[in-house]
Amino acid sequence: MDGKMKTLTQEYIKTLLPNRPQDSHKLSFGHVLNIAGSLHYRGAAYLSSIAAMRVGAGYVTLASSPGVCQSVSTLTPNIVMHPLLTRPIIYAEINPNVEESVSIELQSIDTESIDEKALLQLDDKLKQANVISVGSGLSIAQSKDQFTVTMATEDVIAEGNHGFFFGLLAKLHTCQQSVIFDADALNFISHLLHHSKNSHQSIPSLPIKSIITPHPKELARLLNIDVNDIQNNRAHYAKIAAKQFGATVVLKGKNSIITDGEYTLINPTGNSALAKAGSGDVLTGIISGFCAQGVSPLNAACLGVYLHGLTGDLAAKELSEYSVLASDLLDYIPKAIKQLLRQ
Ligand SMILES: NC(=O)C1=CN([C@@H]2O[C@H](COP(=O)(O)OP(=O)(O)OC[C@H]3O[C@@H](n4cnc5c(N)ncnc54)[C@H](O)[C@@H]3O)[C@@H](O)[C@H]2O)[C@@H](O)CC1
Ligand SMILES: Nc1ncnc2c1ncn2[C@@H]1O[C@H](COP(=O)(O)OP(=O)(O)O)[C@@H](O)[C@H]1O
Repeated sequence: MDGKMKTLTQEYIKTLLPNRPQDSHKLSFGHVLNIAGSLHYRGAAYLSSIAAMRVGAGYVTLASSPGVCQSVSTLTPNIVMHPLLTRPIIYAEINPNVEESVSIELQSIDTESIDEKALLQLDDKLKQANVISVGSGLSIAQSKDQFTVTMATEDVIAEGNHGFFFGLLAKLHTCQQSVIFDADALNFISHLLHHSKNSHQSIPSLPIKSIITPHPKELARLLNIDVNDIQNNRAHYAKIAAKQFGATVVLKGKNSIITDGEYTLINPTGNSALAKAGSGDVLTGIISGFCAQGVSPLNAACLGVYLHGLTGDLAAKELSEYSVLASDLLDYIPKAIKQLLRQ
């Protein structure tokens, strides 16, 4: 590949598919540690974990709150669960009908926010995994709509998974494996860079083999510019982000852009069937599954984006662009891989 922007072709993509030696076992095909899911976004943890296995990863561990792990394990027996410590929130409720001296009742509610102590639970897993994906559905703050009354503890609720994520970023900083940052991991980084009280402090740089997978709004948040500017000059801003974050960038949307700052590719596959909640979580799983099998970050991003789009094309042919669900994509991944292999 030279330095100009090229359109991905099926012939080229086929050459990126990792081998499947017969003299192998599950760990020959890699171990994904997927840090994903939250109270509101359990599906994202499921979709990203299963997609990684569907493209050939040998082992996927899902690290999340016990509630998310429980939900995902009822949906599939294929994922290994690593429930993380959460912190219940104590909040005070004022009963306006009762005199103030007796009106405060302490209650606890489980928002499934991950405790910073859970970072210790990840040490071994971070060593065992050969790729880490973080952020799909990992809500950075728990929304307040679940709480009838919140008062002194508002800060705690707004803080959500921030403390955990900040500690995780510091741990990942020296990580040699591929690390994929998706969705709320990106929103968290944007928050730290542009909105946090401590935004003057530098955040740890991303690991050396990072992939970031923003949709246009997420990239707009990361670069702190308007989303229309991004859409009017997608390749330019994707390259700026690649250089700024030292990462391979997948700028999602129709004709996704993939760039490491030097090489820039544009994807021809996919259709409006993919414009459905959860399809980005499937993409994250696909890319992490290929990284697990030893594919380099740039090649895994190209292969993943092309295959994800092809999966959407095959699914739409049978189900229509209207009716494809993100979970349907999981069933069409094998058909897309077979098409690549036939070619
Ligand atoms: N089943 C699940 O559990 C799901 C969980 N999800 C999780 O939900 C969390 C929030 O993600 P969201 O992306 O919904 O919320 P965001 O607030 O990050 O993004 C939504 C905003 O981005 C804009 N946007 C998105 N794609 C765009 C495009 N191609 N061009 C221009 N603007 C665009 C939208 O207009 C909207 O304003 C993430 O953690 C994500 O992983 C979602 O993936 C949906 C499914
Ligand atoms: N109209 C479209 N044509 C092609 N691909 C699309 C289209 N709409 C969405 N996609 C793809 O679907 C995925 C959507 O991801 P994302 O925006 O993160 O959604 P979610 O967070 O709901 O999963 C991306 O890979 C994007 O490129």
